[in-house]
Amino acid sequence: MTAADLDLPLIASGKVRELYDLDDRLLLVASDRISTYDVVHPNGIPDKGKVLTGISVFWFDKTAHIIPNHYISATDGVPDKVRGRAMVVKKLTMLPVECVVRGYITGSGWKDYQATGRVSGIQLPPGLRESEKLPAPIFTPSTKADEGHDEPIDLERAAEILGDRELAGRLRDVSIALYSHAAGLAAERGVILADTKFEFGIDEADPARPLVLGDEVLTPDSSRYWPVEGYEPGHGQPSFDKQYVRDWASSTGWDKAPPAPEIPADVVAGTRARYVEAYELITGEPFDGWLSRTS
Ligand SMILES: N#Cc1c(N)ncnc1-c1cnn(CCN2CCOCC2)c1
Repeated sequence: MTAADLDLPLIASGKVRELYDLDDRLLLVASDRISTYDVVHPNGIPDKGKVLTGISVFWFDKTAHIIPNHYISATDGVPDKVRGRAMVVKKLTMLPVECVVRGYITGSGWKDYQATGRVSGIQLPPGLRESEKLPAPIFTPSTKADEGHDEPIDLERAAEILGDRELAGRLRDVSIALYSHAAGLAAERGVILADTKFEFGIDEADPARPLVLGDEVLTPDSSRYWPVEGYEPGHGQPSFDKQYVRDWASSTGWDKAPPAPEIPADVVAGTRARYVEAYELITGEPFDGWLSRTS
C-alpha cells in the first residue's frame, strides 16, 4: 500500500500516517494500513483511517477544556480523496518527547517492572500482576526514535532534552489530566483505557507561544483499549481492535519479520468490524454519522 499520493508536499510519514504541507497549516492523513508486531501488512483495513481520524476528532473536542489542540477541520481544506481520514491542523513546533501515560502495567512497562520494580525511573509497589491497574496513572516519557523503538526516559532526562524543567513538569501534569479524563469517559462506556501516548508542540503563531496537543489523540493506534468484560489481571489482555488480526498472524506461523503476510478477506472484514465497533463504543455515536459528516 502506498501513501495517499496527494499533490501536496509530503513533510513526514510513518508506518500508517502522512503529514502534508498546506503552507500555514498541515494535513494529517491516516491511511488504512495496519501493522502488527511493528510490520506493515501489504493490504489494509477499509475505513481504518476514517475510524482513527473520527476518534481523534472526538477526543480533541472532549479534551479542549484541559489544553488547546491543533485540530482545525476534517472538511474545510481536506481533499476529497482523503475526506474522513484526514484533518487540517495548526503547524506547531513539536516537542521531542513522547508523553506516555500508563494507568495499567503492561507491554514494555511490564517488562521494565519485572526487571527493576520501576518504570521510567518510577518506583512501583511490589507484587503487581501483569495488566493490573496502577495505584495512580504514571507519566513514562520516551524519546522519539527515527528508527526502531522509542527509548524510555525519566522526567529528569525529559527536562534535559527539553531544556526546561518546568515544561517537563507541565507535560507530565497535562498528560496525566488528559489520560484521567479520557479513562473516566471510556470506563462509562465499558472500555478500559490502559495507556496512551500524546505528542505536544508550541504554537509559534500565537504570541503567547501556548503548549498545544498535537498528533492523533487517544486512538487505538496510540493507546491500549481493553474491553472491561473479560478483564483479568495476571496476563496480557486482548487488544480491542488488533487482537483479531494478531491472532490470525500468529496462526500463520509468520516469524514477525518483514515482509508481513497478506491479510485474508475474512480477517480484513473482521478487523474492520472491530475498528467500527471501537469507534461506536468510544464515541457513543454510529460510525455512519462520521462518514456522513465528512462525505
Ligand atoms: N501532528 C502534528 C504536527 C503539527 N501539528 N505541526 C508540526 N509538526 C507536526 C508533526 C510532525 N511529525 N509529527 C509526528 C507524527 N507524525 C504524523 C504523520 O506521520 C508520521 C508521524 C507531528
